[in-house]
Amino acid sequence: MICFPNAKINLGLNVVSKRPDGYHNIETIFYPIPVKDALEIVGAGRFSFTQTGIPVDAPAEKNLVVKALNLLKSRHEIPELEVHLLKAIPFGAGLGGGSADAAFMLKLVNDYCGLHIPQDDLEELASSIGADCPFFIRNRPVFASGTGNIFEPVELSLAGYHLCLVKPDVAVSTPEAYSMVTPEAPETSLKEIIGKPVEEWRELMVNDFEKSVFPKHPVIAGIKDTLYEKGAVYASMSGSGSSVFGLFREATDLKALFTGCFVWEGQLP
Ligand SMILES: C[C@](O)(CO)[C@H](O)COP(=O)(O)OP(=O)(O)OC[C@H]1O[C@@H](n2ccc(N)nc2=O)[C@H](O)[C@@H]1O
Ligand SMILES: Nc1ncnc2c1ncn2[C@@H]1O[C@H](COP(=O)(O)OP(=O)(O)OP(=O)(O)O)[C@@H](O)[C@H]1O
Repeated sequence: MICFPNAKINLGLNVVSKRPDGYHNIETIFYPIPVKDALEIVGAGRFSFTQTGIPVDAPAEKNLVVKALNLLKSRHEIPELEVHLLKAIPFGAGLGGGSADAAFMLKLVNDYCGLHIPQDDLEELASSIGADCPFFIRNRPVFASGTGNIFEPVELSLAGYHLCLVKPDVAVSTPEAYSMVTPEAPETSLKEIIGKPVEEWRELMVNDFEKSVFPKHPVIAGIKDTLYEKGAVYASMSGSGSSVFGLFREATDLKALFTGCFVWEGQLP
């Protein structure tokens, strides 16, 4: 069985408060995008994990795909599987790629083994793997609060917009990015802002991580400026970075401007 874990972007991100457990309460819109890995499982005599594409800098047992499988194995009878991950979503990017792989693994094994674990329980399992992970169980646009694990569906479609996604050769550490932000409740809720035309988002919608990440990594700020110069209706860093996305009305061909970067351009479904 095969599936194609996709990335997400954050449309706005407010770091609202610090929690006693060290994590932060946030408010963000998670929006799925069609930048995808491929994840395959095959019934086998014994377990194996192989990985191709962008090399993941973690040993097999630390790969989030294997973590997700082991989590299910600790609760259910799971036959031995050969697992293969083809990595195409850059990591350290704010795109949630590793979390997507883990969430899709939970769903894939749930289906393959007929475990019938309901969505709420899958989300709960996913939240023990990573803050971004539960979103990918439902994988539809949501307003997220809490640590990013409390969801309200939003009526939002960016279908037809052209996305230009750029990840420079810089990785931003998520814990470090959180430690550099001064939490503050937003003046206007993101739920209200995304109800307004996309043309107005530039003036209204912020990613709180940009304030501290941009001075440290000017190259990321420069990518956002370039996307606006080239006509983006809205541009922002995603999550804690380092990727930046632009939404355009017309198809883009901007690869040549971003040498040395991962660039993905395409229309949103
Ligand atoms: C920045 C976002 O990508 C926005 O969607 C997420 O909040 C980060 O999600 P993630 O990478 O899945 O994060 P995790 O792997 O669970 O956590 C990494 C580290 O980020 C910090 N962290 C994460 C999420 C959160 N709401 N508050 C935090 O303070 C914690 O220091 C944690 O140890
Ligand atoms: N399947 C996987 N895909 C990507 N990274 C993985 C995976 N499994 C484990 N990792 C580890 O997680 C690290 C990337 O996590 P990180 O949270 O920075 O990236 P991300 O998946 O892009 O998510 P984020 O949106 O939080 O940036 C990698 O450096 C790697 O060591």
